[in-house]
Amino acid sequence: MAGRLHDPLDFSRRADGSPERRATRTRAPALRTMASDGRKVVLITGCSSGIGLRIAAMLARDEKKRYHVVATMRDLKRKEKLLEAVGDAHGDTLALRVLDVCSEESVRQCVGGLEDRRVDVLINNAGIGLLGPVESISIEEMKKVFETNFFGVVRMIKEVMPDMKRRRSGHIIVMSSVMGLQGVVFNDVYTASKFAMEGFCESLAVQLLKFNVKLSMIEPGPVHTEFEVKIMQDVAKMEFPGADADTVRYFKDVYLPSSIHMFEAMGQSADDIAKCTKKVIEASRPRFRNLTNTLYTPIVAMKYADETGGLSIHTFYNLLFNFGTLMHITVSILKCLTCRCFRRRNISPD
Ligand SMILES: NC(=O)C1=CN([C@@H]2O[C@H](COP(=O)(O)OP(=O)(O)OC[C@H]3O[C@@H](n4cnc5c(N)ncnc54)[C@H](OP(=O)(O)O)[C@@H]3O)[C@@H](O)[C@H]2O)C=CC1
Ligand SMILES: CC1=C(/C=C/C(C)=C/C=C/C(C)=C/C=O)C(C)(C)CCC1
Repeated sequence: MAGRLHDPLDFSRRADGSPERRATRTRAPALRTMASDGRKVVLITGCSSGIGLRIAAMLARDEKKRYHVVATMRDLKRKEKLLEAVGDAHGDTLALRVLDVCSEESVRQCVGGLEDRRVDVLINNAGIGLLGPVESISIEEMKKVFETNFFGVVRMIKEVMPDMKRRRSGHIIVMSSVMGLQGVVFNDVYTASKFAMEGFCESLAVQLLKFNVKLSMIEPGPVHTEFEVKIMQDVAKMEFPGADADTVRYFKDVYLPSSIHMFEAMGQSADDIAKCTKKVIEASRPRFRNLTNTLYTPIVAMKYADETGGLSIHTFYNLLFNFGTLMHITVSILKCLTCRCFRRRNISPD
């Protein structure tokens, strides 16, 4: 399969900044930028799996060939799934680059290696999860989540934004989460990292408007990707040091089954999120906030309906601890309340 695909090292320059590699077999044209051929350069972080992979594949396969996708990942050995998803139909629309959002050097080298450093659309997708009682999680583990989900995005924005401001054009997209808007029990640290991102971007968006640079948040609920698998693998290994027996019981016997149910009942596919993201990129006036799952609209709305915060906290408490068995009914009610026959304004995938 891989033999039929275009050469993933076939860029105008390599990730380490050295001149492009000359291959003897048929090659796709070198990556050009919007300046030379009118296509938008879209740089995406975290393309080895999940949402980033699906966005990269969808944009690279755009029928009108409107994008040059710079799909980045921290380990290029993980490129095969992406190359398979793209196929060989659009060999000149995809380039692969190494990029670790936790390394300033890696970010600098990747962006510095692009023609004119040009990025028209930056999609900050790379992220990691963390689940469990706070007592059991070390400060080091928490810092790693912030290093990736918050500082990783800040690093990317700091590298790309000055050029966008100078050009008076560009679009920055951040893969946030419903957990960037509403806290979810036992997701304290992950939620905090996404809230931090929402606050950062909400502030920055105002300044960027002055420079004609757009900023949009995508806020998915549960999505079936490796994220879910990795989190469950981490949980299986957890020994819960420092947490009391009641807390561990609430986590394992109450939260986890409810959360699994939520994933089953409300989960979207990575392709759904890619479609929503493409819509946001292509909108003439893109929205700042974009919930991808209308089932979450009432959950987020509760927060704004009661400024004391009590409504959200008590509703979540009741759903989890008092009406656990009614969770199925609750999801059905949410599905009914947010069904398309009542609601039309959303960015659902189709
Ligand atoms: N799945 C879900 O339910 C939801 C996910 N999100 C968000 O969507 C985004 C994508 O997650 P999803 O596709 O689901 O999860 P995946 O685990 O499938 O993908 C995450 C990607 O991020 C990459 N990554 C992690 N750390 C780094 C790093 N330091 N530098 C570069 N890349 C890195 C991973 O690369 P590697 O292969 O090297 O580990 C992987 O490619 C995340 O920001 C997540 O928070 C938001 C809402 C819901
Ligand atoms: C809504 C809700 C729940 C679970 C929500 C979950 C599990 C959301 C997952 C979101 C993800 C994975 C976001 C990633 O960024 C509970 C607490 C079970 C009960 C109360 C209502």
